[in-house]
Amino acid sequence: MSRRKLVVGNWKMNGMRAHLDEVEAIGRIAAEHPAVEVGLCLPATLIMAADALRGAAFIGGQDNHWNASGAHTGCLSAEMLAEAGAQWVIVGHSERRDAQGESDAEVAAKAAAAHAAGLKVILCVGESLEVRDAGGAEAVVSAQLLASLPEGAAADWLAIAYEPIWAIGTGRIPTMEAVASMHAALRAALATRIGSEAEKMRILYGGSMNGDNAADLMAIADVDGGLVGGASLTAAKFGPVIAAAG
Ligand SMILES: O=C(CO)COP(=O)(O)O
Repeated sequence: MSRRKLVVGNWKMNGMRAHLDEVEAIGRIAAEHPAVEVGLCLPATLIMAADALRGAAFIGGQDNHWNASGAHTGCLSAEMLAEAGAQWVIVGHSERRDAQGESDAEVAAKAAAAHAAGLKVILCVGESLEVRDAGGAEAVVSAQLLASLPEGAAADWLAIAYEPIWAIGTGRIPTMEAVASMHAALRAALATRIGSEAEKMRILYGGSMNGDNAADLMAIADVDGGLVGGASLTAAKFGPVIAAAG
C-alpha cells in the first residue's frame, strides 16, 4: 500500500504577521515536492492572511471546539477555521490534553465536528516518559487511539500523529526500532476498528523531527510523514524535512 507522505508544521503559539514570509517560502518549497502533501497548522490569527500566500501548502488550525457555535468564550469552531481558510486541523495534541485536560472522548468529538465542517483531521496520541519507562507504551497509546477515534474514521479525512510526549521539543527521539514497532502496533489497533481502511490511513511521527533525522524516520514502513514543531518555523529548517519525504 503506497500512502502519500504528509508533512505538517505545527507552529503552536508562534507566528506574527512578520512570519508570513516564511509561510510563502514554505508554500514555494511544497510546490517543488508534489509527491508530498505539505501543510502548516498556524495560530488562528494568521490563517486568513496565510491562506492567500500558501502556494502548494495547505493551511490548518491547531484545535477546534466540538460545537459549531455557542457560549464558549475563547474557543473556535471548525466552521470558523474552515471559513478562515483552514483545510486541516490538529486535535488531541498532548499540549492540549495535558494543559486543558482534554479527554479522549472530547478529542473524538472534536475530530467528528471538524469532519462535519469539511476539515481534514490530524489526531495526536502519545505516551509520557513514565509510561515508556514502565514498558507499556504500545498498549497505552493503542488504547488512547481507539478511545479518541471518531465514528466513521476514514483515511481520506483523518491521519494519526504518534508523538511521544518526552520527545516533543527535547531533541530526544525514540530508537528507529521503537518508532517502527509503535507505528505497526497503532496500525494493527486501527485495523480492529476500521478494517482494511487502516492500511490507507497515514500515521505520522512527531517529536523533535528535523532535517537530520527526518529521512531515517520516514524510511520506516509505517511512518507516513511527520508532524513538526520547532523545525517547521522557518523555510530553511522545514525545507530539508519536506525534501526528506520525497
Ligand atoms: O509537538 C510537536 C508537533 O506537534 C513536535 O514538536 P517539536 O518538533 O518541536 O518537538
